[in-house]
Amino acid sequence: MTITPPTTPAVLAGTAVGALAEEALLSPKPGLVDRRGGGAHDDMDLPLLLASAEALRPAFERIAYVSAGATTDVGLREELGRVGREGERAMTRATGGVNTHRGALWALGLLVAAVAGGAGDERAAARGAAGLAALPDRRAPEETRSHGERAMSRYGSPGARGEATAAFPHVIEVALPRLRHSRAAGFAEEAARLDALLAVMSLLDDTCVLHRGGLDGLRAVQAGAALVLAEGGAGSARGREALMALDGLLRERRLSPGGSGDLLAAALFLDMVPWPGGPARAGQEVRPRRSARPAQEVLSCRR
Ligand SMILES: CC(C)(COP(=O)(O)OP(=O)(O)OC[C@H]1O[C@@H](n2cnc3c(N)ncnc32)[C@H](O)[C@@H]1O)[C@@H](O)C(=O)NCCC(=O)NCCS
Ligand SMILES: Nc1ncnc2c1ncn2[C@@H]1O[C@H](COP(=O)(O)OP(=O)(O)OP(=O)(O)O)[C@@H](O)[C@H]1O
Repeated sequence: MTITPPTTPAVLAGTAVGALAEEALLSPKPGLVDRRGGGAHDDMDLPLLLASAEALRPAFERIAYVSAGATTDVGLREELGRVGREGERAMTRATGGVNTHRGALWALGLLVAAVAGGAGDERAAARGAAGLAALPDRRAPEETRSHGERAMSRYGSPGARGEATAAFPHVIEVALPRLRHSRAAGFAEEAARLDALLAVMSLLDDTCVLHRGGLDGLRAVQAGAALVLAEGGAGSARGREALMALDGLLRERRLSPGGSGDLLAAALFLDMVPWPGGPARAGQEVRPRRSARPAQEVLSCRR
C-alpha cells in the first residue's frame, strides 16, 4: 500500500512529534508546561515533555504504517488501540510514570491514522479520525478509573473520546480558524498560537480542569481565556496583561488545561501536514511557517 505523496510514515511521525514539541515550547501558556517551567504541574517540565514527545515517535510511525491504505474497520481500530497502549507505556517509561501526553497521543494518533489512510485535507482527517474513534475496541480495558472517566460520570463531560467522535470541532472550528485569523491580522506566530490555545480554552469542557477544579475551576479557565481574547489577544498589551493574570490564577489553583494543550497540538499537526494538493511542505515538521522544501520522494508502505 502507498501513502499519498509527499507523506510517509516517517514524515507523519516527525510532523506529530514536531507538533508536540511546538506546543510544549510555546510560551507563556496559562497553567501548562512551557519554556518557563511546569505551570500548574509539579511533576513535569519542558525537557520531560520533549523527551516524552520523542518517545512517542515509534508509535506514531507504526500508527501511520498500519493505517496506510487500510479499511476503517474494527480490525484497524483494535490494532490502533494496541499500538496506542504500547505508546502510552513508552511514554511512562520515558517519564518515570508521569502522564505527559496521554490525551495528545490519542488525538494525534487518530489524526495520523486518518491522514495515512488517505484523508486529503484537515476536515477529511478529522472525519476519518472520528470514524476510527467511534469503532469498538474489544481489547480495551473495560474501566480504567481515569480522571476523564471520573469527570465524565460526575459532570457528564464527553471528554477526549467525545471530542474525537465529534470530529474534533475544537480543532477544526475553533483552533485553526483562530490561528489563521490572528496570523492574518499580522500577529507574530507565537501570539497566533497562543490565541488559538485561548480560543479552545474558552470553550472546551476539559476533563483535566474538571478533575482538579470542578465546575468552578472550569468556569474560571473559560472566562479567563475569553477575557484575554476580548482584551485583544496574546499579541496586544492589554491581552498580554490578562494572559499573565490568568497564568497566575491557574498556577495558584493548580488548574491545568491539558485537553486544550492537546487540541492545540492537533491543530498545529494539521497545519503542518504536507497535504497532497497543497504546497510541498515535507520536512517542515518543526518550523512549518519559516521554510519550504520540495516534496519527498514517494515511499512504498507495506502492511
Ligand atoms: C481516550 C483516552 C484519551 C482516554 O480517555 P480518558 O478520558 O479515560 O483518560 P484520561 O483522563 O487519562 O486522559 C484524557 C486526556 O485527554 C485530554 N482531554 C481532556 N478533556 C478533553 C477534551 N474535552 N477534549 C479533548 N481532549 C481532552 C487531556 O489531556 C486528558 O488528560 C485514551 O488515552 C485511550 O483510550 N487510549 C487507548 C488507546 C487507544 O485506543 N488509542 C488509539 C489511538 S492512538
Ligand atoms: N504543555 C502541556 N503541559 C501539561 N499538560 C499538557 C500539555 N500539553 C498537553 N497536555 C496534556 O495534559 C495531560 C496532563 O494530564 P493531567 O494533568 O490530567 O495529568 P494526570 O497525571 O493524569 O493528572 P494529575 O496531574 O491531576 O494527577 C496530558 O495527557 C497531556 O496530553
